[in-house]
Amino acid sequence: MSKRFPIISVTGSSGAGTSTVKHTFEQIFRREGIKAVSIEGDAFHKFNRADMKAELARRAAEGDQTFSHFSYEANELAELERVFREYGETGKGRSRTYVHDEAEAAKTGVAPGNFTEWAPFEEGSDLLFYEGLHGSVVNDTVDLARLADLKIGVVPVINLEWIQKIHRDRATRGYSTEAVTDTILRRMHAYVHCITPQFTRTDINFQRVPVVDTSNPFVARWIPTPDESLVVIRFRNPRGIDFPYLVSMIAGSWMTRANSIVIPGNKQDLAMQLILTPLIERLVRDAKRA
Ligand SMILES: Nc1ncnc2c1ncn2[C@@H]1O[C@H](COP(=O)(O)OP(=O)(O)OP(=O)(O)O)[C@@H](O)[C@H]1O
Ligand SMILES: O=C(CO)[C@H](O)[C@H](O)COP(=O)(O)O
Repeated sequence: MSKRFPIISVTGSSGAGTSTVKHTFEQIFRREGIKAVSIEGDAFHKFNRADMKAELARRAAEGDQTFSHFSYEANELAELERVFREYGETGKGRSRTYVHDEAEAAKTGVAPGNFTEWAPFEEGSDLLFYEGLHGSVVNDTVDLARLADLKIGVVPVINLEWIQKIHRDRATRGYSTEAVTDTILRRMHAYVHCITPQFTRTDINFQRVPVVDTSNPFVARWIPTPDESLVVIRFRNPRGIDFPYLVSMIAGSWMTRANSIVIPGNKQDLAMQLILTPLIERLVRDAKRA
């Protein structure tokens, strides 16, 4: 656990909604006057798009059908661990951007499918904010969970996650439904082995559950709206969480287990503010004291 320079990690599969959740964090940071440096998990992919394609082909030729962006070996997790450790100890570190599309290319001057150069973090930040696929990984070589002080999981039930991914990748990344379906299938092995184990280590999980029929996610015409969903919020350690306060402040919420609360989908932003603001405040206060 870093104290002097705390780290928050938000972990979710591709399309889970981690970028959307990042906006809520940004609002909290702005309101509380907290200076955060942000890093994206995609910055720590091992390969650019062309090299990834070649690596996939090479491994497939050798009979490995399980390799994907979700795999540990497709990412520089040792470098991510080094950045977490360095930030926790010194408040310094470095990151880069993986450029997904033309809009990002126009901003960065780097062609889609490539990385920008590594750049040092701005000095004088209060905390490090990570958003990506691997923020709570523990495996034979790295322990990222140990280095992050507040770990959040963003995990819609899987049909909804697929719908969100298909719609986002079609709308903003130019992929067809068939191409996204192939990607989902190719990533399934690593999804089970590298992504899901993290959600037993995260401190709080936000799981969006649609209340409309999503039986065939591959033909869904739109993403179920917040009004068409509930969110299950689960605390790994419920001690110190004021559930009566949350239930009274969030209209339509109720508790389903001693560590779980269910809220209407359109209250996710409010719930995050109520739950996360005091936790973030405490992290920053303890850090200033340390
Ligand atoms: N709570 C929500 N309600 C409705 N739509 C949502 C919600 N969260 C995410 N979405 C939608 O799901 C899609 C994917 O979300 P987002 O881009 O945040 O995913 P992501 O986890 O950041 O994906 P990646 O890591 O691949 O970039 C977007 O179209 C987004 O608008
Ligand atoms: O969302 C992703 C991982 O979270 C992307 O799939 C990954 O960053 C690479 O994208 P692409 O294959 O389109 O270059």
